[in-house]
Amino acid sequence: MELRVENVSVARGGITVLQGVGFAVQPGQVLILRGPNGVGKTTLLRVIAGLQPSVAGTVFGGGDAVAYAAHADGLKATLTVAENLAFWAAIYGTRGVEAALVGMNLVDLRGRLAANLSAGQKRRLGLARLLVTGRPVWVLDEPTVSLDVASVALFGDALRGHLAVGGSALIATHIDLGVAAEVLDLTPFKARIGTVSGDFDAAFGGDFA
Ligand SMILES: Nc1ncnc2c1ncn2[C@@H]1O[C@H](COP(=O)(O)OP(=O)(O)OP(=O)(O)O)[C@@H](O)[C@H]1O
Repeated sequence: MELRVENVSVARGGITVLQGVGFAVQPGQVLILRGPNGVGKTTLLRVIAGLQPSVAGTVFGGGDAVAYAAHADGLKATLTVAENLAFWAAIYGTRGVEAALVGMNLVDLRGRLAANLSAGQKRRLGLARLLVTGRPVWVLDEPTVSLDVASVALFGDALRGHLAVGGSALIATHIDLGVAAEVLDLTPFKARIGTVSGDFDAAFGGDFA
């Protein structure tokens, strides 16, 4: 499924941060989002994943097609590694927990409570969750934070496997994932200072047009 973003503007805290963003990501393709801290990468990814509305523009192929992974790993602390994955497999109606455990090197940790995992192990579990969603479009916010070199390589393998079966990925990252990818720098889409979103405008009486 194609992910297409047309003329999208996004806001955080009532302030528009990016304006007029447009791109498409085809099956089998990775698009890396770049740009300085605070430019709006996280905000744009949240809009594409359907977690918050855009201020303007349209996202095609987002929402239900998307598996989103970000800083909060969405793990259940009181469940084991395997139970966490089984939980997500049940939510998404998929199988493949074993393949996900192998894929992110979690087999030996399968019985450990998520609460007791190290930061990198938690991140590996968060990424293993992607493998059980069965969703075609991965939207990932700094997926390799806390990962050691070997784990980054494992993630690269998982990503290549996802692409090979027609998946795609949109990834905000500052590091080289070792996977062929297009790169989009968001700096040119930075909103003018003082651009205020419609919600904020309405809330403050419309003096901010
Ligand atoms: N809850 C919030 N309320 C108000 N402003 C916010 C909020 N969250 C983020 N912002 C601001 O919105 C802007 C965009 O933030 P965002 O997290 O999307 O940037 P980013 O490009 O992902 O940054 P980084 O590379 O540091 O992760 C930043 O200026 C940030 O300070």
